[in-house]
Amino acid sequence: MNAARKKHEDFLLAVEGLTVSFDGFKAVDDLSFYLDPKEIRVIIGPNGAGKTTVLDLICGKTKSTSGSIRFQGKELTRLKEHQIVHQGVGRKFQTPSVFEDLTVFENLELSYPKGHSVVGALAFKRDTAVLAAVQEVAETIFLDDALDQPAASLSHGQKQWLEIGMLLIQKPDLLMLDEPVAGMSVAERKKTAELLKKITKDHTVLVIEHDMQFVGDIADRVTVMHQGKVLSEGSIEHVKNDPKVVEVYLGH
Ligand SMILES: Nc1ncnc2c1ncn2[C@@H]1O[C@H](COP(=O)(O)OP(=O)(O)OP(=O)(O)O)[C@@H](O)[C@H]1O
Repeated sequence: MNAARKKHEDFLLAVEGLTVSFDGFKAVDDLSFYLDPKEIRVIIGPNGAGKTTVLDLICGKTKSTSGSIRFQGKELTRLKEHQIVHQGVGRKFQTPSVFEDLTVFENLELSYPKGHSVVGALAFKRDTAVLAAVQEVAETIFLDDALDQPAASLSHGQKQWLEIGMLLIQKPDLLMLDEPVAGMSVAERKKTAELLKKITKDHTVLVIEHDMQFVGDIADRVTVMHQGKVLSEGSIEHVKNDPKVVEVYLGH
């Protein structure tokens, strides 16, 4: 990819010169990277590199000190968190936050975006649309046989999938996931890779991950962060063989 040759509108997300200072410490320091529509990008880097802070900045949880985040051509840095969600950015945090007492169906139904006029025939149409959306998402996240089970009865991995489903049902254009396979079994990791590959038909995915096997399985491109900056970027093979990356990882 040559960022210079493309216009901002060609990217789903263009992050440029992004910086945030916490009491003078730059957790993210003049960071630039670009996401193409429908790609899976993985951000890796040693502890404290600034990975989570980047996701916090994109979703509006943390406000930048300077720089820009353009999403589908629109500047996000001045928007509030809910406005950024409305633009089509979904974020999943590390710990699952599903409603344990509700069933899988109810968790998904609750997450379906609320319409404005829900009366009479419209309400009926909406019900059909919700049912179809819940069924479609449940199949994608391997939980179509578990729709009536309370979320509390699911395995840790299934809860993570359910939470991804609760984002998918809102149809975000960009889905951001922070260590989605942490605590998962090998089999669950494989299925999660399958799940992410399935959803990039309709979504762009930005993932933070430490498990290099998993990174190799899913990433179209990898961005390596170190001390708030981009250290290296490219295919998994490219970054693995980049002497700068090797030095940072061996040094830690
Ligand atoms: N709100 C904050 N106030 C002060 N310092 C912060 C804040 N958020 C993050 N930091 C600091 O910024 C640096 C980057 O943190 P961040 O969590 O983004 O790193 P990371 O790459 O996600 O690390 P890890 O892999 O350990 O999760 C760390 O030194 C952290 O202590």
